[in-house]
Amino acid sequence: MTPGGRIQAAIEVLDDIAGNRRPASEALKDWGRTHRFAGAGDRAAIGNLVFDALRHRNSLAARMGDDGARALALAAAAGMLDLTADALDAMCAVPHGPGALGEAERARLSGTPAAEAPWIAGDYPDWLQPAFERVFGDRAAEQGRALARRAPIDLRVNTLKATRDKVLRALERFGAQATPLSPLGVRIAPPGGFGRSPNVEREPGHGRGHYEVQDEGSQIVSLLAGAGPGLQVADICAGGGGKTLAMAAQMDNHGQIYAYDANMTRLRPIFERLQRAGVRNAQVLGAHETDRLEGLEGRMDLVLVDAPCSGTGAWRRRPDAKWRLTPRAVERRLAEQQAVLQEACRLVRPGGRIAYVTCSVLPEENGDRVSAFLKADPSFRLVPWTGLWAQAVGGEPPASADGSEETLLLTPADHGTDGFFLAVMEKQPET
Ligand SMILES: C[S@@+](CC[C@H](N)C(=O)[O-])C[C@H]1O[C@@H](n2cnc3c(N)ncnc32)[C@H](O)[C@@H]1O
Repeated sequence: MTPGGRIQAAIEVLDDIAGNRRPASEALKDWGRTHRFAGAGDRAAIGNLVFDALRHRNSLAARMGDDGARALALAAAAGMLDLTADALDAMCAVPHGPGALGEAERARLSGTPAAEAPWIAGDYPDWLQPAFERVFGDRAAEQGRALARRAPIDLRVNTLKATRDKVLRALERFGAQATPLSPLGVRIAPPGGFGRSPNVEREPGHGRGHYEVQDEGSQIVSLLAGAGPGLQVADICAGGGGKTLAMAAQMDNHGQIYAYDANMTRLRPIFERLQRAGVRNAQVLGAHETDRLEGLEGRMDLVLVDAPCSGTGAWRRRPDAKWRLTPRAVERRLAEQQAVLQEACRLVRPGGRIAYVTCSVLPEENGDRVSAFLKADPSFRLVPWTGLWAQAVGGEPPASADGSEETLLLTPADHGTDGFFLAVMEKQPET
């Protein structure tokens, strides 16, 4: 396909996403199915254009004075390929392309964008401005802009089977580098322009269980949660098992880790992943096995609550999700967070800990939730994250993005990770 043909395809996919309110990945898959002539390179390029248009929807629409699919795709292409209006026009005025630029489009693309409100410059929904301002103050636009960038591929080295050096060597041809914060992380930078990311899950090292795809932020909160050999650990929102696997590796197959999730479908991939990783101390509890969960009451040294949340911290990876998020959906997540924290409270032993994690940057789901929990149950106290960092990660801890010394907020702007929040709370021993 010509570059112009790719831009036209991106316009069609963006129309489908907006018109039918569907996830971008589904719309892209359908487009691929009905356009068999497009090769893997074309599909990747169209995906990049669509995702970049969605990442920067507010600022691109403001620049073009139009939030339609054509305006977004043209502005995204100009930005991503660093094109002048003339060069973009030449690219578009081809058979199967979107057609020559109009006068207004040329003028918009050539002009300097006006000063913008933080939610436009930062490309986040305007209704989230109060939350962004509360947590980030006058850095809201900067934090939003970083959440709108393309994300790298981060891998966590599975210390049960490999070392970081070994994984770095195996993935050298992809430009793999050690991550700056996690001692277990390997990073492959995102591609520029129409480029394609390598499929690291097709590599032999992945098949052998040497590494798993996991954002560096997720690795760090898993480390700080404090799982270790000999402990009794429950991961009660285990999902596909990303953090279960990370904690199991820290436990070095000593002690017991129980992985539970209310949704069996989400839990499904965990069996194969545990096996590949060489984990032998995990028990998976399905939603129908709440009796087994009850059997753990008051016995756990550590309960990880990787809570259902708005996912605002993961917008780099799912840029369409930010425009689908609604205040009602956030409200629902808040209720779920409360329910799951209460469950954790039942399982933890006196002297044990709850590690509460979200991939959200919204204070309602993070600090507010923790404050409400601590107020309702004064038998818990916060364990400051800076001390945990010294034990589990080592080196000088960075500052939390919200300035807190007690709970940690990681963000792409400040830490180069996805947005993650962690609060560790200890239940006072009985006297
Ligand atoms: C953020 S995801 C977990 C991701 C996973 N821990 C990982 O690292 O790959 C949150 C999970 O919580 C689960 N969940 C929601 N409400 C729950 C509840 N009341 N009890 C247990 N799991 C729940 C959801 O099914 C979802 O899989």
